[in-house]
Amino acid sequence: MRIRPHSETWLERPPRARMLPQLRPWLTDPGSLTARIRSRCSLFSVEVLAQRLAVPHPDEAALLGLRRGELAWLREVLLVADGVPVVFARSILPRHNLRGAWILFQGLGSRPLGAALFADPRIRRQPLACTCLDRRDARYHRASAAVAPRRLPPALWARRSLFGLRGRTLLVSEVFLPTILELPT
Ligand SMILES: C=C(O[C@@H]1C=C(C(=O)O)C=C[C@H]1O)C(=O)O
Repeated sequence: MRIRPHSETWLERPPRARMLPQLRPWLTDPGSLTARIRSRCSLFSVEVLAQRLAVPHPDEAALLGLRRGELAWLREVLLVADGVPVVFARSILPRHNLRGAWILFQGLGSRPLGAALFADPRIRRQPLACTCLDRRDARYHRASAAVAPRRLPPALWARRSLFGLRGRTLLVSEVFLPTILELPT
C-alpha cells in the first residue's frame, strides 16, 4: 500500500481541546525525554530498530534543508520502560554531518541518543513542535510495525525538534505510544 506523503501541520503548542491533559507535559518538556522516562520507571532501555542511510520524509528533508530524495542517516528506536515500549523515536542526520561533530551517531548502539546530546553543553535544542500522526503518514506505520502485534489507536501525538552543534543539525522526532500514559506524569 503506497502511503502518499502527508503534509501534516506541526504546532508550536499542543491544542488544549484535542489532547489528554496528562499527555501535554510529555509533548512540551524541553528536557531529555530519556531522562524523563528513566525517572518514572525501574528499567529503561533503547531498542534500536534501524540505523542506516534512508530518504527522509518530505517535511523532515525540508526542515534539514535537504533536497527531496536526498539520503540521510536514519536512526529509529523504541524507548522501553520496564519492558514496555512507550516512545517510537526517529532521528535524521544529514549525511554531510556524520563526519566530525556528529560521529557519535554511529557509535551509539543501544545507548540513548539523549544521554549524548544533553551531556554536551555546546549542543543547542531548537523549540519543540507537535502534531498528530495518523494512517496517512508513513511514520505512523513505522511506529505500528515496531510495536506489532500490539495495536495502536488511529492517531498518535508526536513532537520533534532540531539539535544544533557548530552549524550542524540533527532532527529528533518522538511518537508517543499510548503506554506512555501508564507512567506517572
Ligand atoms: C533526544 C533524546 O534522545 C532520545 C533517544 C533516542 C535514541 O536513542 O535514538 C532518540 C530520541 C530521544 O527520545 C532525549 O532523550 O531527549
